[in-house]
Formats: sequence, structure tokens, C-alpha cells
Amino acid sequence: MAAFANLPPFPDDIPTHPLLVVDYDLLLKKDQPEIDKLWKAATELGFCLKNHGVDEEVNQMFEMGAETMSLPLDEKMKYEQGDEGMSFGYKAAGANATDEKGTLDTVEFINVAKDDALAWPGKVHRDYPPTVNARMESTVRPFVEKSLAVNYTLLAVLGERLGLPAGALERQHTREEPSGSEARCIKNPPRPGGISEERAAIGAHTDFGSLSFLHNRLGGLQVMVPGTNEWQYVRPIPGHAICNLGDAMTIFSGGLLRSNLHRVVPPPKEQGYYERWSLVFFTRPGHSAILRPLSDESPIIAEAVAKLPSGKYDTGTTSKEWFARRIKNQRIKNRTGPETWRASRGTEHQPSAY
Ligand SMILES: O=C(O)CCC(=O)C(=O)O
Ligand SMILES: [Fe+2]
Repeated sequence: MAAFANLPPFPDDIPTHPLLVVDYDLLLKKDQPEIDKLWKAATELGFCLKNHGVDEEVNQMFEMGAETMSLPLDEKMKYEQGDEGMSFGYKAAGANATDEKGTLDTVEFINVAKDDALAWPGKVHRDYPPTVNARMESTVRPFVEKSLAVNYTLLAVLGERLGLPAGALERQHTREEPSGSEARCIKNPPRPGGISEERAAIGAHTDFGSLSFLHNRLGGLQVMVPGTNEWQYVRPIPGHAICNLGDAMTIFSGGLLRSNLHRVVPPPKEQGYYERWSLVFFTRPGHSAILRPLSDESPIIAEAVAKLPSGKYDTGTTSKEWFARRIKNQRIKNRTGPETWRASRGTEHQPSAY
């Protein structure tokens, strides 16, 4: 995309948090040191993935995003996600809170359900803007297919390491069952200097599902460094995806895997003069999956759960309910006070928040 030509590099004089770099090719070859590295990253704060082979589809998706965001706002609003807890569709800037006080977010994005992309020209969940439809077959479906393949590989490796029988995690995320899995293209307008970092583009959150496969061009993503209250930028590396684990993996694993807190703030220094585009594929469990530790399928998870306060990750909710609760309560139109924000939280909070 032309907008990505000549972007200023991420500044060298800003502290960043290095993520472990995992080589997807080596994971496919079942290379043990690489699997160990993936496990370490997944129990701490996520990782960069190289050699994932999705670059071309990522570029095409950014084109789709640019075409969609340049539609008139009233056209985009016909496909808005609404206030009932559905994620699929368009989200306008300022539709979500970024914190307890109800500060508005600054990003707009388009979410396309995995189910709609795979069923196209059929429909499972909803309709999309013409710019999405025009690329559903050529761009969106190939991106979804490749992202699913990457995430299934990661799930298989993590499942084995968790002591789960082969296919156990995949069964929570089948291709066929409707789910909240989706592709998201995000645009944040230029936010040049002088704007406080505290005016987040996307507020602090853990991801809602299982695995997020994220592609960034500019800085702006920050992670809360484990064991501290400190935010640090993650430096985007060309051709490397950023992979985060979401709440569902923390819950299924009885807390062994970690869904790290992150947020998006204006890109640093000169990068703040440019539009920030990012793209994510979120793999989420099937709608009917009950979010609870898979202790009965793995002695390793059972042992981890035995050390936790009783019922810590027994959410008593399905993936569909978990996801709708989080989406719905961050919508600014649903806000009644700080309690709405608290009701949108995930595994970073106590079980009483479920
Ligand atoms: O834009 C980014 O870098 C991250 C986006 C994100 O965290 C999300 O959409 O969940
Ligand atoms: Fe996220």
C-alpha cells in the first residue's frame, strides 16, 4: 500500500520490550528448542513469529482496509457492529471506552467473521460493505485460511506441551462451528506529538479469544511488562507477526498460559504524523465451548488448577457469552459508569468479574 512507503523507522531512543522471536518453519519441523521458546513466550507475554508465509495476504488485507475506510461514514455506519455484543462489522472511532472514566477510543476498524469469509457467497452472521465483498474471495478468505493454519499449528504445539491429547484444543476451535473468530483491519488517524500517551487509541486489555496473529507497520502497541506496572512499546519488525494469547488459553490451561495486558497509544515521535494501520486475525473458541480449565484431559493442567483458589477459572460461561459480554460493555452507548468498564474485563481481573 502506498501509504506504507517511506514510513519513518521506529526511533532508537525509546525503550522497547523485546519479544522472543519464534520461527514458524522450525515449529512445523517440530524443532524442540523452538517449541521450548514458544512455550516460554506463551507463559509470559507473547512472541514475534517469523517465516509465517502470510505477507502477501497481509498486504492485500491492508488494501481492503484502506478501501473500506475511505467509504463515506454514513455508508460504513450501515454495517456498524451495534450495541448488543456482536463484534462483526464496522466500528467507528469513539464507539468504545478505553478506560473506567469512559475516555473514547480513536480507532476505526472493520471486522470480518471467519464464518462469513469461509461461507462466502453464503452468509453466517451478517452483511459487509461492498469493499469487503469485492475482496472476500480474492483477499479475505485466503488471509483467513492462512491465519487459521498458523493458529492451528500453534494450538497443536501448545496442546501437546500442556499434556492434552492430540486434537483436544483444536476441538474447542473447529473450523465448522460458528465462533467469534475474525479478521480485523484497524486505522488510527495521525496523532502527532503533544497528545498524551494516556489518551489510548485502544485501551488496556487482554485479548478475548485464544490466539491473535497481529501485523503492524508503525509502533504504538505497548505491553505491560510482566511483574511490573510499566508499559513499554513493542518495536514492529518487518515481516514478523506479533502473536498474543487471549483469555481462553489462560482459562483452558488453568493459568499456565498467559494472556498479556496490552494497549495501543500514538506511535512515537515522527511516526505519530502518519496513519497507523494494523491487521489482526483472532482465533476464538467455538460459540458453545465452555470456558473452564481442561483439567480432565490433562494431568499437567489438573496439577496447575489444584494450586489455584477453588474455581478460579471456572467462568461458567460459553465462549459466545464471554465474548459478547466483553464487547458489549466496552461500547460507550452502554456505559452507565465505571462498573460498565469493569464488566468488560477479562482474565486480568478476579473471578468475581465474570
Ligand atoms: O493495533 C494493534 O497493534 C493491536 C490491536 C489490538 O490489540 C486488538 O485489536 O486487540
Ligand atoms: Fe488486543
